[in-house]
Amino acid sequence: MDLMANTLLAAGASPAMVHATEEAEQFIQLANALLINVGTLSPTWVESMKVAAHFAQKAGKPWILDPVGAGATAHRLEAIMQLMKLRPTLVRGNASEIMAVAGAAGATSKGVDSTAESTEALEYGMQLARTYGCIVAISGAEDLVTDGERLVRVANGVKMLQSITATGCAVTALAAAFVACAPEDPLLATAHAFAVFGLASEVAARSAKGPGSLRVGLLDQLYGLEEQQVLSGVRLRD
Ligand SMILES: Nc1ncnc2c1ncn2[C@@H]1O[C@H](COP(=O)(O)OP(=O)(O)OP(=O)(O)O)[C@@H](O)[C@H]1O
Ligand SMILES: Cc1ncsc1CCO
Ligand SMILES: [Mg+2]
Repeated sequence: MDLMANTLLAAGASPAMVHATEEAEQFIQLANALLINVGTLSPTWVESMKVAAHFAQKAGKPWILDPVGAGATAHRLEAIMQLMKLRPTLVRGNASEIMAVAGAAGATSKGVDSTAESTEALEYGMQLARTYGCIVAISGAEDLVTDGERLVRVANGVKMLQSITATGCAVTALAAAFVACAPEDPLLATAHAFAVFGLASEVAARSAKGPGSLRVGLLDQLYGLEEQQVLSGVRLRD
């Protein structure tokens, strides 16, 4: 939650972390997007997630799902599939998570970490996007963003991001902010969020000594990225 909120603030967005069911409806009115991250599930939180997704839908606001650890346990997958029924605008996970949500037989994971490459999950991700009419984003060495027909590949990023917890959660949060700014094209908004996040990590990695300083540098770079750096540094392809 710390990294997600600070990623959003560094990028100029305005996060609020809300768990109480009682607050869901009013917060949705204030927000331009809702992000639901199932990282630390508990029965009461699952209930408030469903209520919040329902209100976002009712208010016509984009809502984004991060299916953390889908497939690690049956309970987690069940909660995630119930949320999927409430039609998220975007689902972002690592390859193992997307394969589990898509119902891939024998999908494996290492808890909340992936045991597969994003490209291995591509067909599952495209099918998932078609089934639920949503955007699906699969993070990895190459990030893949699809609506089931179109596909955008993002090459920005550094491998050491895998050694900082919640960088996947943080890039989903950034995608939620980008989708809030461009709700008419959530696919391109998401792809650009990945590119900007990855680019910031590349610049930060040049002077990082390890994951600790990379984490700090990533926030600094997200805060300070210049337009020209973004225009020349993003690596997106169809
Ligand atoms: N091998 C890699 N090379 C470059 N960038 C990578 C690589 N693997 C992941 N990334 C980047 O790291 C970030 C986190 O992606 P990852 O797939 O590790 O998410 P995750 O497993 O959901 O993370 P977490 O659960 O810690 O939030 C993304 O921005 C992704 O583009
Ligand atoms: C480590 C961890 N455990 C639950 S959520 C989370 C953050 C990365 O997904
Ligand atoms: Mg990870």
